[in-house]
This record gives sequence, structure tokens and C-alpha cells, in this order.
Amino acid sequence: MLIIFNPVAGRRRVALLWRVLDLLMSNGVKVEVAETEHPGHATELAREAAREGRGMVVAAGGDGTIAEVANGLIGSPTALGVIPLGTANVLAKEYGLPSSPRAVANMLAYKRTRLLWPGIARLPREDHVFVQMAGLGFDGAVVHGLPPLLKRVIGRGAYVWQSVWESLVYGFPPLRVIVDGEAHEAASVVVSKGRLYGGSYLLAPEAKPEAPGFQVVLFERSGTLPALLSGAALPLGILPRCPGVRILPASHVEFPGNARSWAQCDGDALEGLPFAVTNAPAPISLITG
Ligand SMILES: Nc1ncnc2c1ncn2[C@@H]1O[C@H](COP(=O)(O)OP(=O)(O)OP(=O)(O)O)[C@@H](O)[C@H]1O
Repeated sequence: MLIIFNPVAGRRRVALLWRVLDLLMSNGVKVEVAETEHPGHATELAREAAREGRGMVVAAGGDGTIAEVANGLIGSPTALGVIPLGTANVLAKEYGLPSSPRAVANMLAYKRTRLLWPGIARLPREDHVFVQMAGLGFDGAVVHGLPPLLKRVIGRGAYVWQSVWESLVYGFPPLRVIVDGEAHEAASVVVSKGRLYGGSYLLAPEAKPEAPGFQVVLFERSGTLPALLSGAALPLGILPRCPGVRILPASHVEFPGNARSWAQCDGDALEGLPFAVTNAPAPISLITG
């Protein structure tokens, strides 16, 4: 079993990885750990493993690492396992994956799978595969502004802090978005594969991450107060029903002419702005235990 481990993911919960390794090896599983050396490395390692015909590759990290590994596996029969070491671990929560060492080891040993159909954010210079969501506007600004040290020290609380700060300083320029051919305007947009956001909070109740397609969440009201109200509604589970929040199903999303905005995928800041979001050409098999 090949485990691709991102040493800079999350709050460095490496103890979980070592415990899982102990349990797997004490049950006779042959394990190899490859540590990532730079962003994008996990994709290269996973692609190589798929080319070698390995049955499964395990991503040990957060959602960004999982997305990079998924990118390397698309189009191959190699299954994806997850050891959740990230800050928010949204994908693990979406699929109800365990987080205790024994349960994670059992999951990887049993190899029962469900489909996961990634999305692709098409950027000017490259494509970026995501497994949970792509965000533009205010959502992207929060991720871009997040101080890495704060995230490491206080974890998900750093997103709360940064959201409050950005609600005060972000200018809320209107975003143009075309959802399956129909034009809309919003202050912030989340193109979601999954139902959850920021951990285990409900964002898009109708989402089906195992199938192609997205739920496009439009935050139509701009300004500090609507942003703070959305932030407060999220942990209460009422965000999808809030006034000013519109959710549309979509198979293709475009963002034309938004030169001055920020974007993020699976909690990682993007270098450029996506001009479109489309489905990956094929799903992958996610090991769920
Ligand atoms: N050796 C490395 N040095 C620097 N960056 C790396 C390295 N290996 C991977 N990365 C980058 O680290 C990014 C963040 O990883 P990841 O998303 O898994 O952790 P996280 O952001 O802490 O977790 P979460 O998404 O749950 O908040 C990945 O997108 C990847 O590109």
C-alpha cells in the first residue's frame, strides 16, 4: 500500500499517521510512505502509482492533498484511500470516513468503495482538480488572506477570524457567473461537489459527490452584514435557507470577465481565476471502509 503523506498539511497530526501505520504493519500489510516535497508532487506520485497498476493509493493530508492524489488517479482503476490529517477534512466528513487510528486502519484494510466524481477548475495556465469545492469572491479572499501560522495554531478558528476580518476590508466587487448558460451576479460563489462546507456544516443539501455535476451556491447580497450573517447561519445549519442565498444545480459553470477577484479550491488559494468549472472525465473509487 502506497501512502502519499503531505508533511505540511493541517496542524501536523502525524501521530494519527504513525498509529495507522503501526496497526496496518502489525496486521501484515506492506506499507510504503512517500512524503511530498512541493505542491503538485502528490499528483506526480499518484499518477506514477496508477501507471504501475497499484490497486490503491492513500492520501495522508487535508482536502488539498486528497485532490492532488485524485488528480493523479483519474482515468485509472486505482482506488483512493484517505488518512485525514488536514484542518477541516471536509471530504472525510462528507463521506463519513473515520478519524480514529483503528477505524482508519480497518477502512483501508476492508477496501469497500464509493464513487467520487471530482470537478476541474480551468485556469488560464493549468487545470486544478478539486474534490469538495471551488470558491470565488469573498470565499476566495478569506482563503488568500488566511495567515498559515494562525491556521496551524488555532485550526478552523482561523477561518472564522479571517472571515470576520475580510467582511470588514473586502470590497465585495460583483462577480459574474454563468450557470449552464444563464447569467447571474453575486458577491461570492461556491461551486460545490459536496453537501458540507468548512467541516461538517451544511451548505448544499442536494449535492451528490458521487455523480457528475455541481451545486452552485450564490451569495447575492454584498457587504459586511450579509457576510457576517451567512457566517453565523452556517454552524446553525440554516445557511441554505437564508435570504440572499440561492442554490442552483449545474453541469458547467463559467466566470467571464472577473479580473479583480480571488479564488480557492478545497481550501487552497488559486494562482489565477478559473474561467470555467467542469466535471472530471471519469469518477474515482474512494475507499470508505
Ligand atoms: N512538501 C510540501 N511543501 C509545501 N506545500 C506542500 C507540500 N506538499 C504538499 N503541499 C501543498 O500543501 C497544500 C495544503 O495541503 P492540504 O490541503 O492537504 O492541507 P490543509 O490545507 O492544512 O488541510 P485542509 O484543506 O483540510 O484545511 C496542498 O494543496 C499541496 O499543494
